[in-house]
Amino acid sequence: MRRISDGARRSVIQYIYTLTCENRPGIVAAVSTCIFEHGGNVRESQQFDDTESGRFFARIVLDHPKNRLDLPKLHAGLAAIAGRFGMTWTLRDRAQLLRVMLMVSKFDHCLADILYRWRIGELPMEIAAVVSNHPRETYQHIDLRDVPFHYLPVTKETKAEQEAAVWALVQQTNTDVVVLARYMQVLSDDLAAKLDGRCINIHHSFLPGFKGAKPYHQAHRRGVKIIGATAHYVTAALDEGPIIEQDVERISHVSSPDDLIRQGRDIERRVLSRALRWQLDGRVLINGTRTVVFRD
Ligand SMILES: Nc1nc2c(c(=O)[nH]1)N[C@@H](CN(C=O)c1ccc(C(=O)N[C@@H](CCC(=O)O)C(=O)O)cc1)CN2
Repeated sequence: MRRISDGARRSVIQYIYTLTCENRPGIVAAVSTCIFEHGGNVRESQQFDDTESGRFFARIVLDHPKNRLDLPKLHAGLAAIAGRFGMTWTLRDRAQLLRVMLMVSKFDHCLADILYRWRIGELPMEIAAVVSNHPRETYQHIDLRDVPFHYLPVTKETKAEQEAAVWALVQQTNTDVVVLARYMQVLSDDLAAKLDGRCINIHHSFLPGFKGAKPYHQAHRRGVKIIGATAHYVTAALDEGPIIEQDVERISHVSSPDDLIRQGRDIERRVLSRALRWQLDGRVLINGTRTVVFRD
Protein backbone atom coordinates (compact mmCIF):
# COMPACT_ATOMS: atom_id res chain seq x y z
CA MET A 1 0.00 0.00 0.00
CA ARG A 2 1.53 3.35 -1.03
CA ARG A 3 2.23 5.74 1.79
CA ILE A 4 -0.22 8.61 2.20
CA SER A 5 1.65 11.89 2.90
CA ASP A 6 1.39 13.02 6.55
CA GLY A 7 -0.56 16.21 5.87
CA ALA A 8 -3.33 14.29 4.15
CA ARG A 9 -4.37 12.42 7.27
CA ARG A 10 -5.98 15.47 8.73
CA SER A 11 -7.35 17.30 5.63
CA VAL A 12 -9.90 16.73 2.92
CA ILE A 13 -8.77 14.05 0.47
CA GLN A 14 -8.11 15.48 -2.99
CA TYR A 15 -8.02 13.49 -6.23
CA ILE A 16 -6.14 14.38 -9.41
CA TYR A 17 -8.03 13.48 -12.58
CA THR A 18 -6.29 13.91 -15.93
CA LEU A 19 -7.65 13.12 -19.36
CA THR A 20 -6.88 13.42 -23.02
CA CYS A 21 -9.01 12.49 -25.99
CA GLU A 22 -10.03 13.64 -29.43
CA ASN A 23 -11.73 17.00 -28.97
CA ARG A 24 -15.52 17.13 -29.44
CA PRO A 25 -18.47 18.83 -27.74
CA GLY A 26 -19.68 17.53 -24.41
CA ILE A 27 -16.43 16.34 -22.78
CA VAL A 28 -16.39 18.90 -19.94
CA ALA A 29 -20.16 18.64 -19.42
CA ALA A 30 -19.98 14.84 -19.15
CA VAL A 31 -17.02 14.88 -16.77
CA SER A 32 -18.30 17.65 -14.50
CA THR A 33 -21.78 16.12 -14.32
CA CYS A 34 -20.29 12.76 -13.35
CA ILE A 35 -18.21 14.38 -10.60
CA PHE A 36 -21.24 16.35 -9.36
CA GLU A 37 -23.51 13.29 -9.38
CA HIS A 38 -21.00 11.50 -7.14
CA GLY A 39 -20.94 14.41 -4.69
CA GLY A 40 -17.54 15.57 -5.91
CA ASN A 41 -16.41 19.18 -5.78
CA VAL A 42 -14.08 20.58 -8.45
CA ARG A 43 -11.24 22.49 -6.75
CA GLU A 44 -8.97 23.13 -9.71
CA SER A 45 -9.63 22.77 -13.43
CA GLN A 46 -7.31 23.43 -16.35
CA GLN A 47 -7.88 22.44 -19.97
CA PHE A 48 -6.30 22.83 -23.38
CA ASP A 49 -7.82 22.29 -26.79
CA ASP A 50 -5.05 21.67 -29.31
CA THR A 51 -6.67 22.70 -32.59
CA GLU A 52 -3.60 21.53 -34.51
CA SER A 53 -3.80 17.91 -33.34
CA GLY A 54 -7.53 17.99 -32.56
CA ARG A 55 -6.74 16.67 -29.07
CA PHE A 56 -8.27 17.85 -25.79
CA PHE A 57 -6.40 17.84 -22.49
CA ALA A 58 -7.63 18.49 -18.94
CA ARG A 59 -6.52 18.26 -15.34
CA ILE A 60 -9.10 18.46 -12.57
CA VAL A 61 -8.52 18.38 -8.83
CA LEU A 62 -11.64 17.31 -6.95
CA ASP A 63 -12.66 16.43 -3.42
CA HIS A 64 -15.75 15.58 -1.39
CA PRO A 65 -16.60 18.14 1.33
CA LYS A 66 -17.26 15.39 3.87
CA ASN A 67 -14.54 13.05 2.55
CA ARG A 68 -17.31 10.61 1.61
CA LEU A 69 -16.52 10.25 -2.09
CA ASP A 70 -17.49 6.79 -3.32
CA LEU A 71 -14.28 6.33 -5.34
CA PRO A 72 -15.17 2.99 -6.98
CA LYS A 73 -18.47 4.44 -8.20
CA LEU A 74 -16.83 7.63 -9.42
CA HIS A 75 -14.12 5.57 -11.10
CA ALA A 76 -16.78 3.49 -12.84
CA GLY A 77 -18.58 6.62 -13.97
CA LEU A 78 -15.43 8.18 -15.39
CA ALA A 79 -14.50 4.87 -17.04
CA ALA A 80 -17.83 4.86 -18.84
CA ILE A 81 -17.21 8.40 -20.07
CA ALA A 82 -13.67 7.41 -21.13
CA GLY A 83 -15.18 4.62 -23.21
CA ARG A 84 -17.58 7.04 -24.89
CA PHE A 85 -14.91 9.60 -25.75
CA GLY A 86 -11.93 7.29 -26.29
CA MET A 87 -10.03 8.89 -23.42
CA THR A 88 -6.67 8.18 -21.88
CA TRP A 89 -7.18 9.12 -18.24
CA THR A 90 -5.83 8.84 -14.72
CA LEU A 91 -7.44 9.31 -11.29
CA ARG A 92 -5.19 9.38 -8.24
CA ASP A 93 -5.38 10.37 -4.59
CA ARG A 94 -3.20 13.51 -4.49
CA ALA A 95 -1.62 12.37 -1.24
CA GLN A 96 -0.74 8.96 -2.60
CA LEU A 97 2.97 9.50 -3.15
CA LEU A 98 4.59 8.39 -6.39
CA ARG A 99 7.73 6.27 -6.07
CA VAL A 100 10.74 7.88 -7.77
CA MET A 101 14.08 6.36 -8.82
CA LEU A 102 16.90 8.93 -9.11
CA MET A 103 19.75 8.02 -11.46
CA VAL A 104 23.07 9.92 -11.34
CA SER A 105 26.62 9.73 -12.69
CA LYS A 106 29.64 11.80 -11.60
CA PHE A 107 27.96 15.22 -11.26
CA ASP A 108 25.74 15.25 -8.14
CA HIS A 109 24.33 18.80 -7.99
CA CYS A 110 20.87 17.84 -9.25
CA LEU A 111 20.71 14.80 -6.94
CA ALA A 112 21.70 16.92 -3.94
CA ASP A 113 19.09 19.54 -4.83
CA ILE A 114 16.27 17.01 -5.29
CA LEU A 115 17.08 15.26 -1.98
CA TYR A 116 17.05 18.59 -0.16
CA ARG A 117 13.73 19.65 -1.70
CA TRP A 118 12.29 16.20 -0.83
CA ARG A 119 13.46 16.49 2.77
CA ILE A 120 11.82 19.92 3.25
CA GLY A 121 8.57 18.61 1.72
CA GLU A 122 8.76 20.55 -1.57
CA LEU A 123 8.76 17.33 -3.59
CA PRO A 124 6.08 15.00 -2.15
CA MET A 125 7.34 11.60 -3.25
CA GLU A 126 8.83 8.35 -2.04
CA ILE A 127 12.40 7.69 -3.10
CA ALA A 128 12.37 4.14 -4.39
CA ALA A 129 16.11 4.13 -5.12
CA VAL A 130 19.17 6.17 -6.00
CA VAL A 131 21.08 4.41 -8.78
CA SER A 132 24.58 5.33 -9.96
CA ASN A 133 27.24 3.96 -12.25
CA HIS A 134 29.73 5.37 -9.72
CA PRO A 135 30.31 4.05 -6.17
CA ARG A 136 28.63 5.58 -3.12
CA GLU A 137 31.92 7.20 -2.02
CA THR A 138 31.61 9.52 -5.04
CA TYR A 139 28.88 11.45 -3.19
CA GLN A 140 30.73 12.70 -0.10
CA HIS A 141 28.73 15.94 -0.01
CA ILE A 142 25.34 14.27 -0.10
CA ASP A 143 23.36 12.86 2.82
CA LEU A 144 22.27 9.46 1.51
CA ARG A 145 21.43 8.11 4.98
CA ASP A 146 17.75 7.43 4.38
CA VAL A 147 17.70 6.48 0.73
CA PRO A 148 18.45 3.03 -0.81
CA PHE A 149 21.61 3.45 -2.92
CA HIS A 150 22.49 1.04 -5.73
CA TYR A 151 25.89 1.04 -7.45
CA LEU A 152 25.42 -0.37 -10.98
CA PRO A 153 28.66 0.17 -12.92
CA VAL A 154 28.47 -0.01 -16.71
CA THR A 155 30.82 -0.33 -19.66
CA LYS A 156 30.06 -0.68 -23.36
CA GLU A 157 30.51 -4.45 -22.90
CA THR A 158 28.21 -4.75 -19.86
CA LYS A 159 25.49 -2.28 -20.93
CA ALA A 160 22.74 -4.86 -21.65
CA GLU A 161 23.37 -6.66 -18.33
CA GLN A 162 23.48 -3.37 -16.40
CA GLU A 163 20.27 -2.14 -18.02
CA ALA A 164 18.59 -5.45 -17.14
CA ALA A 165 19.56 -4.79 -13.52
CA VAL A 166 18.17 -1.24 -13.74
CA TRP A 167 14.86 -2.51 -15.16
CA ALA A 168 14.66 -5.28 -12.52
CA LEU A 169 15.13 -2.63 -9.84
CA VAL A 170 12.41 -0.45 -11.35
CA GLN A 171 10.02 -3.39 -11.09
CA GLN A 172 11.16 -4.65 -7.68
CA THR A 173 10.86 -1.17 -6.13
CA ASN A 174 7.47 -0.37 -7.74
CA THR A 175 9.04 2.73 -9.24
CA ASP A 176 6.55 5.07 -10.94
CA VAL A 177 8.95 7.75 -12.25
CA VAL A 178 12.65 7.57 -13.17
CA VAL A 179 14.67 10.79 -13.07
CA LEU A 180 18.00 11.01 -14.91
CA ALA A 181 19.61 13.58 -12.61
CA ARG A 182 22.74 13.92 -14.75
CA TYR A 183 22.95 10.23 -15.50
CA MET A 184 25.42 10.25 -18.38
CA GLN A 185 24.67 6.95 -20.11
CA VAL A 186 22.47 6.72 -23.21
CA LEU A 187 19.58 4.33 -22.45
CA SER A 188 18.99 1.66 -25.07
CA ASP A 189 15.88 1.74 -27.26
CA ASP A 190 14.50 -1.16 -25.22
CA LEU A 191 14.89 0.51 -21.81
CA ALA A 192 13.71 3.87 -23.13
CA ALA A 193 10.57 2.16 -24.49
CA LYS A 194 9.92 0.40 -21.16
CA LEU A 195 10.13 3.77 -19.38
CA ASP A 196 8.10 5.64 -22.01
CA GLY A 197 6.33 8.69 -20.56
CA ARG A 198 7.74 8.22 -17.03
CA CYS A 199 11.47 8.90 -17.39
CA ILE A 200 12.60 12.54 -17.12
CA ASN A 201 16.11 13.72 -18.10
CA ILE A 202 17.82 17.04 -17.40
CA HIS A 203 19.85 18.08 -20.44
CA HIS A 204 22.40 20.79 -19.78
CA SER A 205 21.55 22.99 -22.77
CA PHE A 206 18.62 24.95 -24.18
CA LEU A 207 17.39 22.28 -26.59
CA PRO A 208 17.37 21.83 -29.51
CA GLY A 209 20.78 23.48 -29.30
CA PHE A 210 23.89 21.57 -28.28
CA LYS A 211 22.74 17.98 -27.93
CA GLY A 212 25.10 15.35 -26.60
CA ALA A 213 27.48 14.92 -23.69
CA LYS A 214 29.38 18.23 -23.66
CA PRO A 215 26.93 21.07 -24.39
CA TYR A 216 28.74 23.76 -22.38
CA HIS A 217 31.92 23.28 -24.40
CA GLN A 218 29.85 23.38 -27.58
CA ALA A 219 28.17 26.60 -26.36
CA HIS A 220 31.50 28.20 -25.50
CA ARG A 221 32.94 27.23 -28.89
CA ARG A 222 29.89 28.68 -30.68
CA GLY A 223 30.07 31.91 -28.65
CA VAL A 224 26.41 32.01 -27.63
CA LYS A 225 25.24 34.74 -25.23
CA ILE A 226 22.59 32.68 -23.51
CA ILE A 227 22.83 29.20 -22.00
CA GLY A 228 20.08 27.03 -20.60
CA ALA A 229 18.83 23.67 -19.44
CA THR A 230 15.99 21.43 -20.56
CA ALA A 231 13.94 18.81 -18.71
CA HIS A 232 12.38 16.35 -21.13
CA TYR A 233 10.91 12.87 -21.28
CA VAL A 234 13.47 10.30 -22.40
CA THR A 235 12.97 8.66 -25.77
CA ALA A 236 15.25 6.33 -27.72
CA ALA A 237 16.40 9.33 -29.78
CA LEU A 238 18.97 11.19 -27.68
CA ASP A 239 17.83 14.60 -26.40
CA GLU A 240 14.73 14.48 -28.63
CA GLY A 241 12.01 13.66 -26.09
CA PRO A 242 8.97 15.88 -25.34
CA ILE A 243 10.11 18.97 -23.44
CA ILE A 244 8.60 19.60 -19.99
CA GLU A 245 10.49 22.70 -18.82
CA GLN A 246 13.36 24.99 -19.89
CA ASP A 247 15.16 28.03 -18.50
CA VAL A 248 18.05 30.27 -19.54
CA GLU A 249 20.59 32.80 -18.30
CA ARG A 250 22.78 35.38 -20.08
CA ILE A 251 26.50 34.81 -20.39
CA SER A 252 29.26 36.88 -21.95
CA HIS A 253 32.52 36.55 -23.88
CA VAL A 254 34.26 36.54 -20.51
CA SER A 255 32.68 33.24 -19.47
CA SER A 256 34.99 30.23 -19.70
CA PRO A 257 33.65 26.68 -20.16
CA ASP A 258 34.06 26.21 -16.39
CA ASP A 259 32.10 29.40 -15.76
CA LEU A 260 29.31 28.02 -17.97
CA ILE A 261 29.36 24.70 -16.12
CA ARG A 262 29.10 26.54 -12.76
CA GLN A 263 26.33 28.87 -13.97
CA GLY A 264 24.58 25.98 -15.65
CA ARG A 265 24.33 23.99 -12.43
CA ASP A 266 21.86 26.50 -11.01
CA ILE A 267 19.73 26.42 -14.15
CA GLU A 268 19.73 22.61 -14.23
CA ARG A 269 18.70 22.39 -10.58
CA ARG A 270 15.68 24.68 -10.88
CA VAL A 271 14.53 23.28 -14.23
CA LEU A 272 14.66 19.64 -13.11
CA SER A 273 12.99 20.29 -9.75
CA ARG A 274 10.15 22.22 -11.42
CA ALA A 275 9.61 19.47 -14.00
CA LEU A 276 9.61 16.79 -11.29
CA ARG A 277 7.25 18.74 -9.03
CA TRP A 278 4.78 19.10 -11.93
CA GLN A 279 5.12 15.42 -12.85
CA LEU A 280 4.39 14.41 -9.24
CA ASP A 281 1.24 16.57 -9.21
CA GLY A 282 -0.13 15.20 -12.51
CA ARG A 283 0.42 18.52 -14.31
CA VAL A 284 2.27 17.15 -17.39
CA LEU A 285 0.44 15.42 -20.26
CA ILE A 286 2.16 14.16 -23.39
CA ASN A 287 0.83 15.61 -26.66
CA GLY A 288 2.63 13.67 -29.40
CA THR A 289 6.21 14.95 -29.53
CA ARG A 290 5.30 17.83 -27.19
CA THR A 291 3.75 18.27 -23.77
CA VAL A 292 0.86 20.13 -22.19
CA VAL A 293 1.98 21.50 -18.81
CA PHE A 294 -0.72 22.77 -16.43
CA ARG A 295 1.72 24.78 -14.34
CA ASP A 296 1.07 25.67 -10.68
N1 LIG B 1 17.75 7.09 -24.69
C1 LIG B 1 18.20 8.21 -24.06
N2 LIG B 1 19.07 8.08 -23.08
C2 LIG B 1 19.50 9.20 -22.43
C3 LIG B 1 19.06 10.48 -22.83
C4 LIG B 1 18.08 10.56 -23.87
O1 LIG B 1 17.63 11.65 -24.24
N3 LIG B 1 17.68 9.39 -24.45
N4 LIG B 1 19.59 11.61 -22.24
C5 LIG B 1 20.86 11.37 -21.58
C6 LIG B 1 21.50 12.53 -20.92
N5 LIG B 1 22.40 13.21 -21.81
C7 LIG B 1 22.16 14.48 -22.09
O2 LIG B 1 21.28 15.10 -21.51
C8 LIG B 1 23.52 12.51 -22.37
C9 LIG B 1 24.15 11.59 -21.63
C10 LIG B 1 25.23 10.90 -22.18
C11 LIG B 1 25.65 11.11 -23.45
C12 LIG B 1 26.77 10.32 -24.02
O3 LIG B 1 27.17 10.50 -25.11
N6 LIG B 1 27.26 9.36 -23.20
C13 LIG B 1 28.30 8.47 -23.62
C14 LIG B 1 29.13 8.06 -22.42
C15 LIG B 1 29.61 9.26 -21.69
C16 LIG B 1 30.33 8.87 -20.41
O4 LIG B 1 30.54 7.71 -20.14
O5 LIG B 1 30.62 9.84 -19.69
C17 LIG B 1 27.67 7.16 -24.08
O6 LIG B 1 26.65 6.81 -23.50
O7 LIG B 1 28.31 6.53 -24.90
C18 LIG B 1 24.97 12.03 -24.20
C19 LIG B 1 23.91 12.75 -23.65
C20 LIG B 1 20.77 10.21 -20.65
N7 LIG B 1 20.38 9.06 -21.41
